[in-house]
Amino acid sequence: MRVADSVVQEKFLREVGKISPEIVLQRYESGRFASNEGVFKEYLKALVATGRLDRTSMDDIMRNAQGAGAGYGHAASTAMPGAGAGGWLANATGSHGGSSMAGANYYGAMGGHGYQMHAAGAAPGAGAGAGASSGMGGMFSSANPFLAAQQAGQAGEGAAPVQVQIVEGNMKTQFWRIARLLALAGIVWYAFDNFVDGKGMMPRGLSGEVKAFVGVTGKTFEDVKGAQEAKDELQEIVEYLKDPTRFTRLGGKLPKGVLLTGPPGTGKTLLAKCIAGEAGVPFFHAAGSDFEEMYVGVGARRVRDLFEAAKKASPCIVFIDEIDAIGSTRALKEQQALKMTLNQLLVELDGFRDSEGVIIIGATNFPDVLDPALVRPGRFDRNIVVPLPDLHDRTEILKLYLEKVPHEDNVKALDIARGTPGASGADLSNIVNVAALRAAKIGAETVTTEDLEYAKDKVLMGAERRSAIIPKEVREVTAYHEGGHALMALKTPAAMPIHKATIMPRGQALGMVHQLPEEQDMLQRTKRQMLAELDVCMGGRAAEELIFGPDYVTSGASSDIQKASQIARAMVERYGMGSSEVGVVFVPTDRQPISDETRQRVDAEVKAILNASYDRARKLLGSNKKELHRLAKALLDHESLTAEHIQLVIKGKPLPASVRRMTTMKEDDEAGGVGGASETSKLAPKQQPAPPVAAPAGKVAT
Ligand SMILES: Nc1ncnc2c1ncn2[C@@H]1O[C@H](COP(=O)(O)OP(=O)(O)OP(=O)(O)O)[C@@H](O)[C@H]1O
Ligand SMILES: [Zn+2]
Repeated sequence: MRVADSVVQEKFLREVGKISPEIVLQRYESGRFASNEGVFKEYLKALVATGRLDRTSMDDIMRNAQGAGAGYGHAASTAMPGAGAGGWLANATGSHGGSSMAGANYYGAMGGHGYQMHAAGAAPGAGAGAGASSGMGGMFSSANPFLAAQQAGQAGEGAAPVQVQIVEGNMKTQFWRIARLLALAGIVWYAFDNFVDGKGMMPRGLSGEVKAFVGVTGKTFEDVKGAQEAKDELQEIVEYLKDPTRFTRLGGKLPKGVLLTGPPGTGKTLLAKCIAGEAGVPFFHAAGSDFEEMYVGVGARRVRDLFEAAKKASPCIVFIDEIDAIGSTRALKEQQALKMTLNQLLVELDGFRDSEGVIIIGATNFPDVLDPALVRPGRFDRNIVVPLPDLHDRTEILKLYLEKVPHEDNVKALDIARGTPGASGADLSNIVNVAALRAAKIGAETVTTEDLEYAKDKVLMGAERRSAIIPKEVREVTAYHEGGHALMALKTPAAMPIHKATIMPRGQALGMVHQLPEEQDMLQRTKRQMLAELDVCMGGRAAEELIFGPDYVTSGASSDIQKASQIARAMVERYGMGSSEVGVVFVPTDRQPISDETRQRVDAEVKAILNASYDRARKLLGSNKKELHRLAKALLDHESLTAEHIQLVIKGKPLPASVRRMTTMKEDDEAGGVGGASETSKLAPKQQPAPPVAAPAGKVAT
């Protein structure tokens, strides 16, 4: 789930942290949720609680604190060894440590491209971070179901939804009093319990209505692009809801509860709404954290209320987002109140008859942590995975949102999609949003490809740090570093084609080289491709060493090195691509004991692969030193170079006079300082933009 509101997020994390600090770490380090000081504190607490504080470098913690483009960055950087092809190599400072691992499952399978970025040793400026986190957390928060629904309502899609509080009857009032008493007892008990645990106590209001969002959603499967398998599976439920008794009479058998699982922003909530919309039934929306109450009995009561209301409205859908908040094994072990809540949910689930017409849909990003009782047959026994969109689906999603804004005819959704592997539906809709805003801001009437490119980088990488002052020497090293990556990518046959290179600082990165897969997301990679990837990784450091000497290499290569190590390790441990010494084996990593001897052999093998790759990079760059100089100089002059321009540059040919920097259209508030602010002022509608810009050298640091 994505919570736009950082206060809500903070509250949620605080509660989760008491029972499952791992989840706090995962969520926080995914970088995808709103953040504030309180949230950061919860993160620190979770680090302490899990004992990870000792194993996490201060750099990482501080970087996380800034929320810099890390979410996307890291997840994808671990995609490499995981399975897929690419991702953004977010070379922020230091190592990504354990944090990367959290996202790896989801992102790992995505094929894609790579961004190689080169980052500062001690990345300055928290400003960039803030931009980044708002970009992902949901500046435009299409992910917030309430907001999304409201927007839909405004747009006239279906009846405007209402937010109701379930009102209690007389009998209930009686009961409520008892509940309060019980709750009071609960406070005392908890105060004591928490005191003993030394965890501190979080007082909370006692008002116990569950805020269920109820409404007719008016959404149909047409509103969800991709996720075809999920839609196919859910179709059956639509049939059922249209006429439950008929469905059961005809012998149809349905799951009572359906779990939608998958990374944040992939459209789980949207899908649930679509089922309701397709079947024309009411939609009850609650979040797991709504039930998560420390006071005994309150959460359980909310569950009961919710289901009572649902039964009255049947046929209908009850959607419980982030169900892990009440259903995780660990949570249950440690929190008695939660257990009651979950038990109540189980009772409700068990209590339904097939013909009753209530379908319960739970959504979670962490299916693995759910209590087995919850996923037993007859309960949430159907698991439907909603994956990140592949190239085709990303294209469709972009088209869907592009249709809603006026755009140039030559805008190609496919091209944007190719540059966004690993992006969720929510990210993509956000990209279109940001692009539209940008176009509006400069007074253009249509959205251009350039707007979208800009938005893509902004949403996925964090805001440009145009105002950051990057010292000349740093820019220079960065130019050679990125030049090294780029040259390696060009000269290594199996490497992914290069898309662009830039030394425009963005997020924590001082620069990056962006590669694209040729045709589609790669589903598998050959050893040759992996070696090529290693070599491209090594290109950054190798270039630094070659030009500035071994004593002047920088910390900016840290995450290149980390990524390379991960690839090499995966090759040896998982893909059987090491030498015959280790052989074709799968080396278990998860706490299973392996012999010291095997360990040593694996380590030696990994090292050998890395050293060989570094040597290749050094050699190749050494014999192309002239090209490297040209490339670095051009980067210093123009900041960003397209693949085409890079080709010209390394051949020593002049760039077209009209070369403009891809990512650097001036914006009023970002323009800052020195001359040349007269660049593209206004886009002529219906015409591919941009008056030529002569980008004078070294004008970045304003
Ligand atoms: N497949 C898709 N097609 C069209 N739009 C999508 C798709 N996936 C996501 N979106 C857009 O992203 C928004 C957020 O998606 P949604 O809230 O449904 O994701 P979610 O999987 O429930 O996320 P979370 O796990 O964070 O709750 C949607 O409202 C929609 O605008
Ligand atoms: Zn690098």
